[in-house]
Amino acid sequence: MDKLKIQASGALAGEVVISGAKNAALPILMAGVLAQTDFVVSNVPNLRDVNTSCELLRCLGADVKRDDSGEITISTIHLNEFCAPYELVKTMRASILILGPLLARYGTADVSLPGGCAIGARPVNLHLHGLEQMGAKIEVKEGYIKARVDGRLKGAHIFMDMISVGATENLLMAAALADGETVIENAAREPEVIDLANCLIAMGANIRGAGTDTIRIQGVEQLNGCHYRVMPDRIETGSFLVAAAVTRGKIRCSAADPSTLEAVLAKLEDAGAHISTGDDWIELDMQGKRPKAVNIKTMPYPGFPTDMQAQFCVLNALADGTATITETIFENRFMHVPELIRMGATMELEGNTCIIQGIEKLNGAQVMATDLRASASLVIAGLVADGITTVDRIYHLDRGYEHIEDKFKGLGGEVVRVS
Ligand SMILES: CC(=O)N[C@H]1[C@@H](OP(=O)(O)OP(=O)(O)OC[C@H]2O[C@@H](n3ccc(=O)[nH]c3=O)[C@H](O)[C@@H]2O)O[C@H](CO)[C@@H](O)[C@@H]1O
Ligand SMILES: C=C(OP(=O)(O)O)C(=O)O
Repeated sequence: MDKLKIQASGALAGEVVISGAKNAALPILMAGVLAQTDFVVSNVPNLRDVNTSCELLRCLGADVKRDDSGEITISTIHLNEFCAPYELVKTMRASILILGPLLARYGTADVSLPGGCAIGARPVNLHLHGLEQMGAKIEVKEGYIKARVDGRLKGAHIFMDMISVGATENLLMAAALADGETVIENAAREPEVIDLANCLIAMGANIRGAGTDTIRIQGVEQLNGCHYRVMPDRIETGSFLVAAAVTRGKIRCSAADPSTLEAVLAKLEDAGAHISTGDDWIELDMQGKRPKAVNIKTMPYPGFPTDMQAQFCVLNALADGTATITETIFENRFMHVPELIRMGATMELEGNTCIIQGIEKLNGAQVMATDLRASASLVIAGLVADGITTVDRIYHLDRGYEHIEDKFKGLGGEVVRVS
């Protein structure tokens, strides 16, 4: 099993090109099921989750072609299977996003129930309830969600009990082909929801309000393929910016979108970083200084993203001062904390809050990646730890970071993959 070996690397410097967003690419690939003609998606990152999505589409009978430039072409002409099997769903929870598109276009979908995962139970009740409101008959049997509808789904007025990115996306895709108007209230406002909506609009959907908490979808009878470019990955961007901040460096993230990172950039500025931005780039300069501690509370967008929480734990572990980090989205998203403590960090958990007393240096250690962003935080910690840090189980990282070791190397980070 591959591992990453990381050595203290000094201040990161240089430019890193940001990849397309995993969390936008996955729903957009699933939306391919809705298109009657060829659908071309570009700026798709080369990630394990993208491979899994392509495999899932192929196992439904879709033709999926992928080239080296990050372009994927999907044709549904031969799509004739409607089951997302456990073997694929268990490796990628986002597989649940095939449910809405399959049901809306073909009236039938069997999708393995995703299990809980390391960061929380992550139920899918909101996805199912919304589809039922649109007329679907759903039963959960033998570990599978079996959803059926006679004819088209019907537009519905859906109020979401909780803000859910995935449920908003699933319902948005289903509603795009439904009969009549669907209103999704208390919808997620994440940039990835907007990217999916823009893609659906380019396919011929009639959607208003994406990016606000009320989305209105007037269903259409048919959607066609289009050429769509996936937005930049805001979490990858944020992860490199934090790495630069803790190493007291200066980097530029290009092919990025600063407008999607306001909460993160504000916290980095509070930590003492000088930030400058252009349309598609962000520069961070610590001017050689140690970051200052910053308090964080994770919230749905436009609040501070849970997917950046682990990275800010490392920033605070090395900062001047004491900070608290409160996680409000997932009930078990602090598994990096015991690993960081093994590297010498002074941090303590009280319920959903982590209290962190910053110190000057961490010590390299053998640590274990437990989930995607926890893994990223351990790599960042390794860059400022004395000695060697070995991060095990990096298949988590490969789910969400493209060529991570090469990108760090390009910034002067000593990160090496060993088999
Ligand atoms: C592929 C993808 O885009 N993943 C992102 C997506 O995950 P995902 O879409 O799974 O996250 P949700 O926004 O749905 O989850 C938010 C909260 O709602 C709960 N919930 C969700 C659905 C449901 O039916 N019932 C329910 O109770 C979840 O357990 C969680 O506590 O948004 C999360 C929150 O920003 C991010 O951390 C993930 O990186
Ligand atoms: C939690 C994440 O992803 P997923 O929803 O795919 O598990 C993430 O991207 O940090």
